[in-house]
Amino acid sequence: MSDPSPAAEIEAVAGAKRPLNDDQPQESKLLHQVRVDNLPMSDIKEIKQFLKDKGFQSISKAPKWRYAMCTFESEAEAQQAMDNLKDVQYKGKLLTTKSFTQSEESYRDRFNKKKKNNKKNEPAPEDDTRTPAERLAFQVTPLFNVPYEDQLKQKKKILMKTMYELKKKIGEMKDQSERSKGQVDWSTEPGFPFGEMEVVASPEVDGYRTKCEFTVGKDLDGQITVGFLLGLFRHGIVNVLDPSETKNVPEIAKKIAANMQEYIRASEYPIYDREEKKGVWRTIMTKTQRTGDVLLLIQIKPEDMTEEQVAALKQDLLTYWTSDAMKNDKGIVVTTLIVQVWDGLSNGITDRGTDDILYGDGYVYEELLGSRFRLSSSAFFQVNTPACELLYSKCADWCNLDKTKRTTLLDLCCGTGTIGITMAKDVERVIGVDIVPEAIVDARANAERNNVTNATYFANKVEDRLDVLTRKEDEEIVAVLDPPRNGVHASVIRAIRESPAIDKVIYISCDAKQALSNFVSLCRPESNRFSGKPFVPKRTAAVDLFPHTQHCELVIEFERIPSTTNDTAIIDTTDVPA
Ligand SMILES: C[S@@+](CC[C@H](N)C(=O)[O-])C[C@H]1O[C@@H](n2cnc3c(N)ncnc32)[C@H](O)[C@@H]1O
Repeated sequence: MSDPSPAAEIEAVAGAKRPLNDDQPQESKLLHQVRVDNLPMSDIKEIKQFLKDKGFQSISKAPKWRYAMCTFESEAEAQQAMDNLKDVQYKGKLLTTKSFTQSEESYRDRFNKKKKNNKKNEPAPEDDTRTPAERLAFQVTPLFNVPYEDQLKQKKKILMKTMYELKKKIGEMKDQSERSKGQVDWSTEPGFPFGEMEVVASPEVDGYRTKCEFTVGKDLDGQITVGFLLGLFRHGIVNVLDPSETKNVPEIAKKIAANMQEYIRASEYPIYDREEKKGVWRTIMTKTQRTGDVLLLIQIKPEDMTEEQVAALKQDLLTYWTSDAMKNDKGIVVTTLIVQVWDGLSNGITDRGTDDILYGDGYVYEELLGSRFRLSSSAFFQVNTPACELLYSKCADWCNLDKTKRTTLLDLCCGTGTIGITMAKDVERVIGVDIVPEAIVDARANAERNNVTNATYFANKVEDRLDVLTRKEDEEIVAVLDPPRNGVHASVIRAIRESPAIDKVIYISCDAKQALSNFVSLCRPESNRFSGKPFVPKRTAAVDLFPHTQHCELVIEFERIPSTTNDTAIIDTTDVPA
């Protein structure tokens, strides 16, 4: 049933299966938590002492909470403390307890999310009078009730603030050593070298997300539901709400979730219980492209099932999703169906699971600016196709490619190669680098599919590859850097600065705040740690790929300050393998 070829291709590049991302979580330490309910809101100090005396540890209790959360090193300690509280009352109320086990990493994720929510002035759970659907909307699409024009204004304001911050930070580090004199004058002069920020709206405002991940759980009435988790698991919330009212989810993905829900409700196998860590149905992922291609990945944990049962279940899923009734009556044409087996603790689709391609070739295809791309289930690909075209057009425009010159385009953090391939015809050569071997396999296949013969790809860290990218004598090198949300390690920026051949960097960021330290490292004056002439931000634009959310893509054109010496003479690319 499965097609082994994608995995074999990846092994040819990588040698062996490896994590998708450098920052991909490994199995982390388990935290054992107990929630104690029926406590008063006040008397925090007394309550903590009372619980401590009963054997509770690491106690969190906020004034608004009618509960306390306690964390233990071991399950046995948690159980002992719960036993100590059996039939115990506090100020006339019988206390109840509930235990949870979760990985330290998912605890941290949830904690960070909570901090973000607090910034959005979300009401405390106790004071929350919103309907469940409204709560979900605020969680997934926090700007859903803000007119779109105002959303864009808000985003621009936030991004401009980051640019001011960059100017301020660089201004504060004005180093007057001989070497760096005059390198950052722009930061203390009035005005901005990058001028007014252009804001590009998304052509589609609703239903634009091509990739969606839905959890299998129970709604507030206890009905099996495929949708989004309605709050923080850390607060004991495990309820899931269907995505029917979620603005950025496309109709086709909503229909798939509804049909999967119907299937699971009729299934003999239980859904996965996040507290008990038991059950079969976990998560589904959809990739629904503009080409009409539909990938459905269904994640299960078949720990108590026999091999025969798993095989029969896969066969049944195949029949269900590829039936004529599904195509003709329900209008859902799945082009790739994958079942992922995942026994681990972390929730969500993971590249550490085992995938079985039940139908199709394991990919979906998408068209961007006249090129066609093949995407595997784990590959990164922008989720808003028409807005992505505007983003890449802007990027190409700002690269100022001169067809009369020999230009090399460095597509740094190239993923499946989209940026370089859409610009390949305008340059002499494209060099793409990405840390994920799967992405490089896709990038090579995409280049071939689009008859691009001047692109070379490397499955490496950018910082390990740049040292061999020096330029030929009459060559111009432009770098496009499109890193993950939190930017790149400082060593990548150092490598760019130390490559005198790179005069221009187009930096694309989906989280400007997190990427700010990268911007600062590109622009700061020369020093022992950051050698190589700094860059100056020349132009900025915001392209809204994520309507109804607070995210937005920021594009900055950084230009190298002019060279005073002939420092561009380290010239040789012959050592770059083809
Ligand atoms: C936001 S995605 C961009 C992908 C691609 N440019 C696109 O638009 O489809 C970021 C990419 O950076 C890659 N990445 C992260 N850290 C890296 C590093 N140190 N060196 C090379 N690639 C890295 C990730 O694997 C991911 O494919």
